[in-house]
Amino acid sequence: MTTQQILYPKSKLWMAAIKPPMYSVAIMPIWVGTSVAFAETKNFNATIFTTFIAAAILILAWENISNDVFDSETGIDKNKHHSLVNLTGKKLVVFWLGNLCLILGLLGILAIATWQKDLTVIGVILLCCALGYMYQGPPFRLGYQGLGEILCFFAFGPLAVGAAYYSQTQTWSMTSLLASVIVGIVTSLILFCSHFHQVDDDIAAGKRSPIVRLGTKTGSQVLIWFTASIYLLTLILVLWGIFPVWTLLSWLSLPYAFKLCRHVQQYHNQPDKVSNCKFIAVAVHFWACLLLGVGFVL
Ligand SMILES: C/C(=C\COP(=O)(O)OP(=O)(O)O)CCC[C@H](C)CCC[C@H](C)CCCC(C)C
Ligand SMILES: O=C(O)C1=CC(=O)c2ccccc2C1=O
Repeated sequence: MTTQQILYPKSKLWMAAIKPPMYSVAIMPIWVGTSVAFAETKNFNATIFTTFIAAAILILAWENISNDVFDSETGIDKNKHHSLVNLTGKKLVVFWLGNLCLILGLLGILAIATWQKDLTVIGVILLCCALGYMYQGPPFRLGYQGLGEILCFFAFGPLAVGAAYYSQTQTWSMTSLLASVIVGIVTSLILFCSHFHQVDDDIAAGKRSPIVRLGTKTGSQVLIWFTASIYLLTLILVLWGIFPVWTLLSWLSLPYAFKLCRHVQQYHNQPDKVSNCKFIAVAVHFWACLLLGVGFVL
């Protein structure tokens, strides 16, 4: 047994590699886009919805699996015991497993486009995939320049929510676009939080993440402003009469938001303690998006 395996049981490393809670990130844009569509049209196509959710999960699996492959080439993951490449030692198998997920996911989206006799949804999702590739794949590796949060905002916000709305209605909506801004910001918060504990490895590999650029202290303050923005935006859109009042249900996620901001304020420069903050951010994302969608459906 290696020291790694004694310190971290293999089952825990595998769970950390697969990161099941992270997949709510793929589900929520589809949920919110579909909820706005239902609120506006009172129509709901369950086959399209479930196919889209399954495809989104597969596409996000591709993104994460190929992230471990591309990161193994820059050396940034050399201390990441739960990288799929480090766990299996089979980079090529991991690479093709990722590609298989992508192909299956895109086939799901293609099915939706075929049912709709309209290529818009597949076009938008291909654009999401291109952003996902540019985040981590050569020669772009834009995440290494600190641009990941911007790509993440557009991929999971306007593009994914817009595609989900379009898949139900074959048209676009300003309300859906505004809701997608909230989904985009709260998704980017997760990525932002994921950098706090990785500053040393990132600097060593030449990755200029936003936290490397800002420093952990300023990063923890920026986090507060962006977290607050999703609640203020929802309130303003309700007061303007654009969002139904029930979307204020998303404020019930505030206890997680406070927990996140307090935790990061306190431990921003202690990698061991701050490392779980991205999962608190996942909880903020899950509850805020779930309840935002519920607010549209009610
Ligand atoms: C893989 C992602 C983050 C991991 O980053 P990092 O390298 O810091 O992680 P480790 O420390 O674990 O190595 C997420 C990147 C998100 C990306 C900017 C955009 C992805 C777009 C998706 C492909 C879109 C899926 C949309 C779906 C809902 C249809
Ligand atoms: O492993 C991670 O850190 C992330 C994985 C992931 O799929 C994702 C998706 C959207 C925003 C952030 C993240 C991660 O941070």
